[in-house]
Amino acid sequence: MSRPPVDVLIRRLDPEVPLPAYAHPGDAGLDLVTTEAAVLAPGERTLLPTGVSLALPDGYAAFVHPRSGLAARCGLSLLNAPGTVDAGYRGEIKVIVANLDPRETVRFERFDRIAQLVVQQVEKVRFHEVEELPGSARAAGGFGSTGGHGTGTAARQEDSVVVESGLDADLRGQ
Ligand SMILES: O=c1ccn([C@H]2C[C@H](O)[C@@H](COP(=O)(O)OP(=O)(O)OP(=O)(O)O)O2)c(=O)[nH]1
Repeated sequence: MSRPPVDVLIRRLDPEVPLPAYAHPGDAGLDLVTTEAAVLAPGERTLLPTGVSLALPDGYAAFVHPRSGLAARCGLSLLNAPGTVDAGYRGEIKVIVANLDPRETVRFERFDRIAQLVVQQVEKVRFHEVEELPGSARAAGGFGSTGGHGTGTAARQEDSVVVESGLDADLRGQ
């Protein structure tokens, strides 16, 4: 059973801007548009206004995520992805876009969809300082400790079972 939506106060800073909306019922992100047209040369970045500000309930935050279509088609990235909109922030939501395509210019018209906003509950923590942390299987391993970007078979060889060479290649997608 789905939970009821969270009520959020929103203010239009541009009278014509469409309110952020879910494109489909099951979507996590609400589409954000730019209220300004923009032209981004390869390697260029800029801060685009969305024409809306929010008052999120305490205990929530909104995260400005990239849109995969713009990333795949145009090389568009959000430099600080995901951007964090704090519950107490009452200013205009803005989006830091960057054109990472090495050759093509990216153009936006007013009200083009540039990003998506995901609203989530966030926990507050209370730290308890200790001299030693409890052990774990990963311990301090990180930053590639399980191998490169392959399946990790080389790093975990001692754990693996012997398979026929053809099957092994299949498992590796070769
Ligand atoms: O993509 C983003 C990221 C942030 N913000 C707004 C909402 C957020 O609450 C505020 C501050 O963001 P953040 O904490 O990331 O910025 P900062 O560089 O740490 O600045 P500050 O010192 O104001 O916290 O800016 C946006 O509109 N878009």
